[in-house]
Amino acid sequence: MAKRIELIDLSCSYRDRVAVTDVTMTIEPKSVTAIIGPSGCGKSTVLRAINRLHETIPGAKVHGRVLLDGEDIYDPRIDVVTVRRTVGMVFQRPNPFPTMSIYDNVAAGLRLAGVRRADMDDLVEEALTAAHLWSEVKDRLRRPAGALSGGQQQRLCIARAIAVRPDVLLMDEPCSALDPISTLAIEDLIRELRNDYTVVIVTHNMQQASRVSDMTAFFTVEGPGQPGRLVEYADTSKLFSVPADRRTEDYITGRVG
Ligand SMILES: Nc1ncnc2c1ncn2[C@@H]1O[C@H](COP(=O)(O)OP(=O)(O)OP(=O)(O)O)[C@@H](O)[C@H]1O
Repeated sequence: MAKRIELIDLSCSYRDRVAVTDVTMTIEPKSVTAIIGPSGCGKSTVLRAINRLHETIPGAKVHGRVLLDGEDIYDPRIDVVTVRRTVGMVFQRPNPFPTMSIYDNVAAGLRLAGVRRADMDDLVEEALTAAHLWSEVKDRLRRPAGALSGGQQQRLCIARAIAVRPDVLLMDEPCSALDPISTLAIEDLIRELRNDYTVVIVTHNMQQASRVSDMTAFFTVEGPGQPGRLVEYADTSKLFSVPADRRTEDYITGRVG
């Protein structure tokens, strides 16, 4: 299930402007990797290059390579729909289909993936259970998803993403719209997801990075118009206690950023 991600000399641009460049890093399967850094350093852009979402923006380009277990997801022979099924994504704002039922939000992706009707109930329950939501919604599966709280909606989005059994789960600031209790619930869940997936999370919250991740990548941007760059990529405990680069230290101690 979980796959190794290799980013090799990755650069991403929007029209004429290079947003982030020279990114080379290997993300091991069954681990959680946090991407941190000041606003505009390219965190979300890098994340969106890992499931080929970046290229959906007109004029946006990717250079370099992104390998999943050695296979280049930008190889012209690769089907982009398969890439996006293999690499699931959870966004900053919970985005369930609000008028669709809780059940159908999870089932929709499974139907597209060709799952048989007879297996559907079990798979929906399995995904909602894995997302720590089943006990709260099992008696109201036919109610609209829009009636759930923000934290529940985000767990529903995680259930929807994992229902189709991706190999990689990308999360772009998944807790930034949530209250502290919902945030802790999602953090617990992220730690558990590492047992089955390769998880990459963008976060502005350094405590969150240190609570949930095994590895942390610190990106920065030198100034306006400059591309973002990867400065340091290390064990989370090491990066936050003995950073190798002065820029990492300045950022994590709050001197800049
Ligand atoms: N759709 C877009 N069109 C043009 N430029 C963009 C677009 N999205 C992002 N950028 C630019 O690319 C650079 C990197 O943006 P990105 O959103 O990846 O940074 P980030 O580190 O995730 O920032 P934040 O922490 O504020 O979300 C920024 O200079 C941003 O202005």
